[in-house]
Amino acid sequence: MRNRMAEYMDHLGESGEKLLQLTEYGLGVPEGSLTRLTQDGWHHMRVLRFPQHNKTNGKGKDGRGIGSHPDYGLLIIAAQDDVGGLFVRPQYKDEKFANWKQSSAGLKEDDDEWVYVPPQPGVFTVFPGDMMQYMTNSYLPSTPHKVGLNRRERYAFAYFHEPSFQAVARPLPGYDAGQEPHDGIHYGTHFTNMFMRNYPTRITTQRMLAEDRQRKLAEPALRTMTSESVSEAINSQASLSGAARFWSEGQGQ
Ligand SMILES: O=C(O)CCC(=O)C(=O)O
Ligand SMILES: [Fe+2]
Repeated sequence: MRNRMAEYMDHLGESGEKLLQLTEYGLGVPEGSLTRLTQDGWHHMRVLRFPQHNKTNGKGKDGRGIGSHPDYGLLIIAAQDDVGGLFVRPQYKDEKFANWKQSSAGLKEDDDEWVYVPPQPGVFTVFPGDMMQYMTNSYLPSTPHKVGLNRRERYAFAYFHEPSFQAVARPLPGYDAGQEPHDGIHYGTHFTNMFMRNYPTRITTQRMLAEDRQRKLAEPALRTMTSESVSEAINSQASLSGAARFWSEGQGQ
């Protein structure tokens, strides 16, 4: 079973890298602008079971599985069984929430714009997370989503394709509009903040508070993947024509 999960994660990791390469190409940014960050990526998976409920809805607290939230990294690749319960909501044009500044959890929970994601065999749901929103200046906004309980028990795998814990994300070339914070977002800090915010009573959170983990995260040793090292690496060997090459090779497979 362990091997199966490790294999599944490996496959998702490969898909995540391909999707990032295609995203680089689509955005017109140098090859490696995104994938440099995912070397030693903090990829992880949530294996979820939602209990059955006497009624189903995508609104309100009754029948709520997970309240509305964006996720925090680059890409979410989600698989679900045939039961259904996932809803996504496109961000409004003028809606520029910044989940790294202030929690967007629970935002517009009862809005009319939620779209049900019908389960389809063999189909994954993919959407961008907070780091992608920041790096593209909201061109690819972090997608709010939520899960409603259903009349049957539901299983889902939510895979998170993430930067390295040590990475400091910066706006991508051509998407730098002076968005805040100006000195980038340290992924490990954002991830830790999200964890502590979402699980305030967990023993891990208590331990992190007791040891002043936030201060430790600010140490240079935990910020080894800076934008300079990323852009240097890109300049030394990658180019847009490389991205085009990847694309044409991909077509032939
Ligand atoms: O159940 C799902 O389909 C998605 C779960 C989710 O949003 C999460 O774990 O963050
Ligand atoms: Fe999520």
